[in-house]
Amino acid sequence: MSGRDADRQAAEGLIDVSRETWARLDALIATLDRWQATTNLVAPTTLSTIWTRHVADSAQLVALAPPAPARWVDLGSGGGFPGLVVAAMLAGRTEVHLVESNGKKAAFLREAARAMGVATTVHAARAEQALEGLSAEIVSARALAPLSILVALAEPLLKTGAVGLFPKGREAVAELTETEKSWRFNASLHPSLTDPDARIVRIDRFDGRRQR
Ligand SMILES: C[S@@+](CC[C@H](N)C(=O)[O-])C[C@H]1O[C@@H](n2cnc3c(N)ncnc32)[C@H](O)[C@@H]1O
Repeated sequence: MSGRDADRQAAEGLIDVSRETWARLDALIATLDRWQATTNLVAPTTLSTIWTRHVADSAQLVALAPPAPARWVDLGSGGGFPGLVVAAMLAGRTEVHLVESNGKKAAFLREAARAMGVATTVHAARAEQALEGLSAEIVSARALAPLSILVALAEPLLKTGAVGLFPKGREAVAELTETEKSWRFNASLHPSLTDPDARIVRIDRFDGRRQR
């Protein structure tokens, strides 16, 4: 068995989804493999462990989301993590919006969504511009920026009631402490299924900026 096949099998132990969802995820990875030759969608060193490192790592967010969200917005989606994995898992139930400032990556996201057979809205724009007039139950962002910047970027959605889901590495607690100096919200930290040092920061009951 190749390293990639063994990694997919390991991911099967972490993600409990339907056969149809696996087919959509296979279409995502096949498209990513094709585009990766010309567009740097994920770090090349992570290609052999793409199923655990990126797909399963993204999929675990769905369990932390309120049930049946009508709309999910992912900021800085890059190679589709977590946005397109979420779209595969919640297909037909949740409207997924992907915000990606890099035009080539946004084109990849559109093509991958087509190949997967999922309806998504791709905003080829910076998060600072794309969120005006949008509301959502969930906002996520992975490997985009420190938490304090993510909260500022996601503010238009958080302040109208969205739950924030932000995967973080070993620096999660320090980033959360720093962010709490400027913003009021309720936060919880959740262990990652794919990395013992990582945490997922879940933000709800957002109450805006602290008075100076
Ligand atoms: C390090 S990559 C992470 C991609 C993906 N979320 C992941 O976890 O693999 C960050 C992505 O965010 C995009 N990006 C950076 N700043 C952005 C902004 N202000 N608004 C939207 N996308 C942004 C970059 O083009 C890049 O694709």
